[in-house]
Amino acid sequence: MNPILIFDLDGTLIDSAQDLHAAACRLLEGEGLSALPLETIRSFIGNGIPTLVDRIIDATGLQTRDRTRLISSFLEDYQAHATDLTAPYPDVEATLNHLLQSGHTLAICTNKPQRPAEKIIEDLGLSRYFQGLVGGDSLTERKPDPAGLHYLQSSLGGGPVVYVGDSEVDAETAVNAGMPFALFTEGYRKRPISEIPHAVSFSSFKDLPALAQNLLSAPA
Ligand SMILES: O=C(O)COP(=O)(O)O
Ligand SMILES: [Mg+2]
Repeated sequence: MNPILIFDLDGTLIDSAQDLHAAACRLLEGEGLSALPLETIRSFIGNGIPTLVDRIIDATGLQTRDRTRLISSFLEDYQAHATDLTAPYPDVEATLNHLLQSGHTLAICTNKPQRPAEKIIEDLGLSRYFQGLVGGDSLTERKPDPAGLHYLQSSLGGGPVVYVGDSEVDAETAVNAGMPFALFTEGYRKRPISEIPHAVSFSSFKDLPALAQNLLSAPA
């Protein structure tokens, strides 16, 4: 059984906040409203695009507009521009390559809908590293429900798993799944590192292989 590393996407493998912000600004402009700051949109990321749009609606008084229309128009626009300003964090690709070469199976469990998530990793040249991807709309439940992590673990051979993410939602998902959590500290978390349950934390992807090795070889 190969050891498995499952990664969150936004704020973990990729810094996607600028494209989500740009799509939010275009949505607001189309509705005749002024933009929201990047930090505000960054703080709305983590529970999927429908929730991000709900948070935009709440912040701007868009409640009178059709929510379903706003979500689909956001999604259509974002899908077309998802990698205009988005890039992997430093050393992500070299680390994925190293992990793959050293016998790990790699997958993604994100709350971003599956279609834009797949397009982003394809456009950024990362899709060849991953053998599975669960998005926020792939199953009936999304994070912090542990279903995505359990699904990936069993479909990828049932080996030991470390979940790697950047947010409170990811930490909660790992707790719910009973899996060790590696916290990337440079993403979109809202609380201090000490308030987020984690087995290990790291700020540089160069440090991840050694940390994962320790977690994967520790007795369950
Ligand atoms: O789309 C989101 O809000 C969050 O996506 P993530 O789960 O990859 O961080
Ligand atoms: Mg994230």
